[in-house]
Amino acid sequence: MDSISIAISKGRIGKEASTVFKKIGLGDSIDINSRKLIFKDEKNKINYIYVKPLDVVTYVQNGVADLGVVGKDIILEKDSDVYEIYDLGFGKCKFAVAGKKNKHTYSKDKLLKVATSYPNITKKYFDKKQQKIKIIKLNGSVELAPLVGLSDVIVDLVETGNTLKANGLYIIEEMFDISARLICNRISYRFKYDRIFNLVEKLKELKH
Ligand SMILES: Nc1ncnc2c1ncn2[C@@H]1O[C@H](COP(=O)(O)OP(=O)(O)OP(=O)(O)O)[C@@H](O)[C@H]1O
Ligand SMILES: O=P(O)(O)OC[C@H]1O[C@H](OP(=O)(O)OP(=O)(O)O)[C@H](O)[C@@H]1O
Repeated sequence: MDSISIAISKGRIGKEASTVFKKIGLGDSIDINSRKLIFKDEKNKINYIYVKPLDVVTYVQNGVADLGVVGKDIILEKDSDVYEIYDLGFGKCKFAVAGKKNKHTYSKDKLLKVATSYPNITKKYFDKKQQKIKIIKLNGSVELAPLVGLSDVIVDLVETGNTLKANGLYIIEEMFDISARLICNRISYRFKYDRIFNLVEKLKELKH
């Protein structure tokens, strides 16, 4: 049996991924509460590596990991050459443009200041609308930006809407839905197809 390595995003996605792998009998070695970064499952010949979301794609792209579990937001933001092979169905949220008013408050003849942690997704979205923007890249707490006058609007993930509500912000436009995905290195997909296929089958059974 080929051994495979799987990169898992730390944080929200990692927590759910660990539960899912345990449910299909392949995750006993994963302990997200430890400080370990590699979890070896000798019996099933799986090595899990536990890394930051954006780095999951890097490890898979470079073939250090055959597979990765990461949010669709990260895949879209980090234009890469990996296969997206399965929608895991957890980590559901959506991208939205939000601001202090719940209606379109911007126009094409005026530069729009947009705060976000996702500059590539934001640029692509507004380019399509032919809206000129200035991107203000932040690393978190993006909702603060319009409140203190750093930006006109934000582009960010919304799940329950609690963060927007708590800060007096409204959704202006919903952009698209996000969930966790299984990604695969292109070469691994060819050479370790059977193992990868089996894993996906097990994940599918869990969903039904
Ligand atoms: N409400 C949510 N807010 C943000 N991300 C969510 C939410 N629900 C699900 N997700 C998914 O979880 C991922 C982010 O997880 P988490 O917030 O733990 O990481 P992070 O803190 O953004 O990462 P980093 O440590 O790099 O800052 C996103 O990429 C997204 O796919
Ligand atoms: O709609 P909600 O359920 O409130 O979730 C959305 C919020 O969660 C995320 O932030 P996170 O908790 O990751 O903190 P951050 O701002 O530091 O990224 C995201 O960036 C939103 O701020």
